[in-house]
Amino acid sequence: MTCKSNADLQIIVDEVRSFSEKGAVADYIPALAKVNKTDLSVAIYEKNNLCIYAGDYMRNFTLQSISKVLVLALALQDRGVDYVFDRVGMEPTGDPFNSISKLETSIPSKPLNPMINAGALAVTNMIKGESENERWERILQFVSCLANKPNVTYDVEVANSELETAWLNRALCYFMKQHKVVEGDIEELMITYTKQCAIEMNCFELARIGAVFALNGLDPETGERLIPIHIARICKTFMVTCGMYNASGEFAIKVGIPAKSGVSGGILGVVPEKYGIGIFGPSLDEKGNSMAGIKLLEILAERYNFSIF
Ligand SMILES: NC(=O)CC[C@H](N)C(=O)O
Repeated sequence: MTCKSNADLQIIVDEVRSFSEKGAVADYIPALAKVNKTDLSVAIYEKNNLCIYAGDYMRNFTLQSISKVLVLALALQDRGVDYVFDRVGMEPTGDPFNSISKLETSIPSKPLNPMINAGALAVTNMIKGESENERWERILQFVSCLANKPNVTYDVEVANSELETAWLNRALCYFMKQHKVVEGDIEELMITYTKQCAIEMNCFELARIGAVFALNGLDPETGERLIPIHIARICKTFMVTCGMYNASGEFAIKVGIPAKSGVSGGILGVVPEKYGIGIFGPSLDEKGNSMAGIKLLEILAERYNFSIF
């Protein structure tokens, strides 16, 4: 059981909000900096739209790196497991999410995993479609299905802001093109990637996506299969080993659930067989994870025994 009411959950949110003050909002994508640092909202989705909320849970935010796990699920369906993992590894890294260093030293020369920027860019490059627009529409449609939000949109200002400043991500792409990990036009890939990172939704919709993973790929309302079971399992495993960047080990000990964070301050959490969790708290720690969001999950995990270990 989790908190029985919104009021229970709100008490915990109020308890951890002060942790936001110690962190900082991401500003390397200039448009991301336009948020209130102490915002904090959460939704816990059980099934059949049974959900409890706290904070400003209707507020939209962009998925950023959370999109990596969703696009991975689509790429694995498009290309199959062997194709994807011929080009992207399965190992966690102690390096920051945007690090370039291991690309040169890894043998074979491929990104260590799909949750760091290099790996995610390579995965976005695998999405099937005849044009940038067709690939993008397929990503949007897939995310719409998971969130049960017919018209998922993206924040154009955030996407453009990243597109105008993402020199390091471009460098990762060109390096990978040299090593045949990615193919095609790099600017087109950057457009799709920055749009996917700028997909926007609120905590409730994110929590619903978490519930799909919690149910091993089944729609929590209709029971329809949205993600093949073996792919849902691969995604959850990456969330455990790499989902919180180079803080994944500590998070596994302190919280112990599959989760994926983004520099917008979002966290997607999955309590297997039980709940999906969506959190938004834009003040980040030095590794790029939501400070108050992590604290909130630590408290919930302890109180309600979330850990899978
Ligand atoms: N950690 C993140 O959320 C990073 C996503 C961001 N769009 C980037 O590529 O830098």
